[in-house]
Amino acid sequence: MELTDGYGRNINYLRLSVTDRCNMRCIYCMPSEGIRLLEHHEVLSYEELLLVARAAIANGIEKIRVTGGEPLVRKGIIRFLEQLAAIPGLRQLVLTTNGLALAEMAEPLRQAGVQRLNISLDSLQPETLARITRGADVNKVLAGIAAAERAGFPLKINMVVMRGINDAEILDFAALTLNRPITVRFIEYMPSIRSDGWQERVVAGESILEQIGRRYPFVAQERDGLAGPARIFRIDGAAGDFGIITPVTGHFCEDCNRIRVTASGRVRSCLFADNGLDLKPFLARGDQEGLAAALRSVVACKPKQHALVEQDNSYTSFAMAAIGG
Ligand SMILES: Nc1nc2c(ncn2[C@@H]2O[C@H](COP(=O)(O)OP(=O)(O)OP(=O)(O)O)[C@@H](O)[C@H]2O)c(=O)[nH]1
Ligand SMILES: C[S@@+](CC[C@H](N)C(=O)[O-])C[C@H]1O[C@@H](n2cnc3c(N)ncnc32)[C@H](O)[C@@H]1O
Ligand code: SF4
Ligand code: SF4
Repeated sequence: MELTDGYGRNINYLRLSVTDRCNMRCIYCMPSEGIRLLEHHEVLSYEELLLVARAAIANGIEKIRVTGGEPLVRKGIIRFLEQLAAIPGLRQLVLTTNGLALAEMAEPLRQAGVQRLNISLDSLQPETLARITRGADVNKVLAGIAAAERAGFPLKINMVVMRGINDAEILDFAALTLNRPITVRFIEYMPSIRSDGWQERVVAGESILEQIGRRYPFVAQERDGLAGPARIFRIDGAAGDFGIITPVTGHFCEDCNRIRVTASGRVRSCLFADNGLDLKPFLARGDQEGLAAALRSVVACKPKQHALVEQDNSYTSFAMAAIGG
């Protein structure tokens, strides 16, 4: 079975958030006071998350990305991932993490059946990373990345580029791909937390490409059908790739292939569009058919693109940690 939306897009990718909690408080993701955290009973249990995953897979989802908050802070995550990996029909199980817990957890994650990791790292400079994350230790993240490499994971590193904060490090990040088979993606900062003058902070993906191109020749790479929104390139002779993710200046919505389910059980048709449809009533009744119909109805209502593209200000401010990015 395939899931197709009203614009003919095939929806095969589910971003599944398992928690809204996090051991970082990145400035672009949540306000300084943190976010109102879900009560324990509001968060879907692992059994409920597995029911959602099974319904999604039975209806055409082939790739699940586990996200958060920070997915690795939820107790029992490894056992849950093992169960998720065992669902027939799931072609890709991948996870996005801030890397803080990877030094201990990389190997168990690999054993559990996670196929790839995307790790967020916005600076290689200790002071800058501490400023962006409000306190994290860059060495801990780097140790996590090293453990993930040792465990044999294909790795992507996500850097949210912000003018005047970390944009001086673009070439340093691009250079990480010269000798290591990793992919570094430069992400345009999105104003998910509404703030005046956010446009000043955005460094356009095209200007990142120009900057890298002045130093290194590179060529575009192919994109596969389950891929996320990045455009991928390789510096001539490099071991790894780099990419740009352009939610603000680009128009990748026309290739959108994903839906999201939040830790509180709301399925969202678009990152920016709405509050989503509550799956809890279906889960409470064990209503598999209702669950499947709810997922299909959300896919059918997917918007063509997000509000930012039209400079429309109609979306509501939100913490990315509450949605899963
Ligand atoms: N606007 C927008 N941004 C997205 C969307 N999907 C992912 N992003 C952003 O892209 C960045 C990277 O997301 P990841 O969690 O690494 O996932 P991905 O890029 O889909 O991953 P791959 O499976 O490796 O292609 C994050 O900043 C996300 O918030 C989307 O549908 N819309
Ligand atoms: C919400 S986080 C959840 C997973 C994990 N805690 C992490 O940071 O990788 C998922 C992704 O969203 C990105 N993100 C969060 N807020 C963003 C924003 N305002 N603009 C662009 N990317 C953002 C993060 O950099 C991260 O790559
Ligand atoms: S981006 Fe990830 S690590 Fe940073 S605060 Fe948000 S959820 Fe936590
Ligand atoms: S902003 Fe919405 S429509 Fe655009 S790629 Fe993201 S989820 Fe899809």
